[in-house]
Amino acid sequence: VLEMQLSPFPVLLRAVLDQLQEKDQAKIFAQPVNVQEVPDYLDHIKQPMDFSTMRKRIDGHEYMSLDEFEDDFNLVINNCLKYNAKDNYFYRAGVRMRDHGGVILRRTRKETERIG
Ligand SMILES: CC(=O)c1c[nH]c2ccccc12
Repeated sequence: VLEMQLSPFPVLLRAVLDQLQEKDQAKIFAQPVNVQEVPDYLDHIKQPMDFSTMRKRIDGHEYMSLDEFEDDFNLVINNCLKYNAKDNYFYRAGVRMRDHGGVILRRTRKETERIG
């Protein structure tokens, strides 16, 4: 617990984000969806989110709790499941990331005090 108190919260969140990105070998969620390549994306998705944006928010100390971090993770997933058709490669990657992410985040909460 002392180790947790000494290391800043962002260190924990980067470790969680690294674990999530290990499950995204295809880098589907690594960067914002390119709206030049996908011109109708913003018609459907009002709050785009991706792992690089989440990393910037960690560095900017914008997450006050694990819940706030998880809210952005859920945005990444739910945007993907909303925009892509059910039989689509990206949709299925979203389902798998949702399931992997749930395990990672549950384990993290188990291992740490709810911070913030
Ligand atoms: C995460 C996601 O939905 C996408 C990630 N890359 C894409 C390319 C075209 C359409 C959607 C996507």
